[in-house]
Amino acid sequence: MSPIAEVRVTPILISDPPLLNLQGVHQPYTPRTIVEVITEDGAVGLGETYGDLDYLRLAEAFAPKLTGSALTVNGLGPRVAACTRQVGAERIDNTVQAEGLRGSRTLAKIAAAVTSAFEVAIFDALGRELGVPVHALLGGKVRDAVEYSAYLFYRWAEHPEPDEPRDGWGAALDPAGVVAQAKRMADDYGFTSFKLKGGVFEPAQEVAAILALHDEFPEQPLRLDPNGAWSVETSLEVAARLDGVLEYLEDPTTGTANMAEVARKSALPLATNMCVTAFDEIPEAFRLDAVQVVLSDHHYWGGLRATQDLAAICRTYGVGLSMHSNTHLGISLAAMTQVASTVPSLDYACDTHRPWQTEDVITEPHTFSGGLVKVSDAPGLGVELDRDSLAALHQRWLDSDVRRRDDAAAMRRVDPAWTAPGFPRW
Ligand SMILES: O=C([O-])[C@@H](O)[C@@H](O)[C@H](O)[C@@H](O)C(=O)[O-]
Ligand SMILES: [Mg+2]
Repeated sequence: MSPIAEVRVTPILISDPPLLNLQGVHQPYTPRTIVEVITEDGAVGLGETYGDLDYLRLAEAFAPKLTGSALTVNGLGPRVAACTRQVGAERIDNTVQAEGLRGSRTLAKIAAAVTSAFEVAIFDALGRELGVPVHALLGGKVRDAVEYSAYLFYRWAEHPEPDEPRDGWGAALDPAGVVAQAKRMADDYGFTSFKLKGGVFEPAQEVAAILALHDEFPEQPLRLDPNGAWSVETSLEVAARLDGVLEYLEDPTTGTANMAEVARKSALPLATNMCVTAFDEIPEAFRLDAVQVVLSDHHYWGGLRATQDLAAICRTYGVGLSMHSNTHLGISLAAMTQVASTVPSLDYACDTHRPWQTEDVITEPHTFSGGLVKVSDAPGLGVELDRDSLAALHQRWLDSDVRRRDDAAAMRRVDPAWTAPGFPRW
């Protein structure tokens, strides 16, 4: 194995459809960061993570420190975290509201998300040098394909400006629209479980959408995720209404104490990618039995091995494990699939936004068949960088002033009075 000769960090802007959530609506373009770790022998390892400026600046600050290092992932997290002071990231707003859809924001969480891209890129480079897939470096796969769930969104047909990206999916703003979207997801990708992003309309309308999905797909697992929008009382009403219909209810309410109260009074399992998104949030949440399913996400938790650590902790405490997704491209999907293939206790279909993306930076974007993505046995992650596409998406970043995802600002273009709602919205 040769040492690292060069590290490249490239910010890009990718087009994104007008998907609605509690905070507002997705912007026409959203940032991602692409990492390349190049070894002296010429292997190129790829990683992908959030592209908001705080993440990008930290990745840029850390990248040169890797040059000359061995291809090792041990100790990476603290080395990245040590750079946070250098980029002045202490000024960030640590509140729940600041991050909106993923619980409270901390410097450590930003560092973990940046670490994940370098860890994945190092594993990819290592796999290419050794001629083995990443899953082999993680102990080996226990399945040949990973199941994903259709990620349904209320959405507009188009962004407000005529020259902004369009995707032909059409609007989904009521139960019939959600069912039509689900049918197309099932037809095009073969998904057999469905998650609806909620927190957009009054709970009664979102309950109606889930019941309409249940009528259409009576045997299929369903999930609803309002990103913590509801009070404890509202959460309990929805949970009672959807008991026996949902496989789990995701983040109905905000905060571990509120989740614990809902969990205590309801039979429905609660899942989260908001109140447990870092290791130091686990003890209290598990002690209170606030969540029955944790959504792993290698970006949140600091990488692929951290995801395996999380799986071991969940297994120990009898807590289920699923997988969260945010807007992402094929490098992240490859990494998600590799790690998911190694975790025996990953019992739920994983979330993915990937069907919503019309662009990618890999030469052969993944295909879903029967809702499954095949686990690659090719060296590393098994994907190749599309350099023309990377260059074009980077040029878009250079030409634009979008430097972070801001769903509330995107909503204000249509509704100037909009502010991200306080808790609880309902
Ligand atoms: O893309 C979105 O609008 C989602 O709401 C995303 O940002 C969340 O992080 C996520 O998918 C979730 O499960 O909460
Ligand atoms: Mg969620």
